[in-house]
Amino acid sequence: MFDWKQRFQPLFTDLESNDQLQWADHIWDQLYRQFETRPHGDLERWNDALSELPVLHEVETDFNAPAVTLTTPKPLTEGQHRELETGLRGLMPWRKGPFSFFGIEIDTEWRSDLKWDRISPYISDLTGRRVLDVGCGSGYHLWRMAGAGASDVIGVDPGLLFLMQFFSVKDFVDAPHIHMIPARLEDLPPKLEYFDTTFSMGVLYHRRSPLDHLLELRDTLRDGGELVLETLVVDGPEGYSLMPEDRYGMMRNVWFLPSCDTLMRWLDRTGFRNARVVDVTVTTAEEQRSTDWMRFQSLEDFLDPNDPTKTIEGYPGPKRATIIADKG
Ligand SMILES: Nc1ncnc2c1ncn2[C@@H]1O[C@H](C[S@+](CC[C@H]([NH3+])C(=O)[O-])CC(=O)[O-])[C@@H](O)[C@H]1O
Repeated sequence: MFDWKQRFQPLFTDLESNDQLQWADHIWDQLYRQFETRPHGDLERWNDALSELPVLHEVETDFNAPAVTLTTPKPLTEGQHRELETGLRGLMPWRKGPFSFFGIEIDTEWRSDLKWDRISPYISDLTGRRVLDVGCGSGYHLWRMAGAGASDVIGVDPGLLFLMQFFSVKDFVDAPHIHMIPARLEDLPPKLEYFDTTFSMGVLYHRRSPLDHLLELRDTLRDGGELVLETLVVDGPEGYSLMPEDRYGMMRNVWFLPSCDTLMRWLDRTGFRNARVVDVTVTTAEEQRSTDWMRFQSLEDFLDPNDPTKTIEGYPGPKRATIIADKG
């Protein structure tokens, strides 16, 4: 049985020691609802996969390499290797990574390291900072943020398979201040005003109300804190944004793709200052593709086969911008 109370105990211990008692109560209620009243149908299967993973000692980590890497001084036995592979395969599909588990390389659908390389040169030094990653997926970037020196790292994402993938790393390492909460940003207590840096990468276009998302992000930050926002954009003048008729690149739940200038205006109107576009990159199959660990369709199937600059629906192909801004 997935024992959520035991699983999240370290989070509550950490929140209590930081005097975040109201926050702890609110999150407890969310988790109770999530796991007691409507548990996900695959949860026990994923939990069984997690239980397959071998217990290993003297684990060493490298969170500054492209693949989040776990090693031991002694090579794994054949039996341990088999358990590891079975457990990790049971947590497929792996979308965000890559990871290297004791010699097993998980080549994920997304090379999330490429996004980190594009963004990390421009952000404030994370050393000693409290960091929130909204829409953290498998938690890949949480480990990179810890590697960059963040003292406290919290990720939120409603995806429960992502949570189990996060635990598959966390269970091997001593990381008392790195947590993932299976919730949406909107489900956290309002007005946290707690974090030094908040990341929102790949989430804004999933929000029907992008301005509310920006306001909620702002409320997570202390005064002067930094927002790192990464989202799909389109070419166009200030004021322009694309709302797809239905799907965009076969993705459901895509609402607004603004131009960069429109996004700057949105940030200004929602109380951010000193916003700057630090990167604009077209997404290619180098960054997003099917792999042995994610065998479903991927980017190449989502683009027009006769014109790969367009999505299969005829919209401009995916282009992502990163904007950094300060809470005003
Ligand atoms: N309201 C919400 N609150 C929190 N999470 C959400 C919400 N809505 C969606 N998500 C989550 O945001 C993530 C977006 S993926 C980016 C991953 C990573 N950041 C990356 O940049 O590689 C991009 C994509 O799949 O389009 C998913 O894991 C959702 O569950």
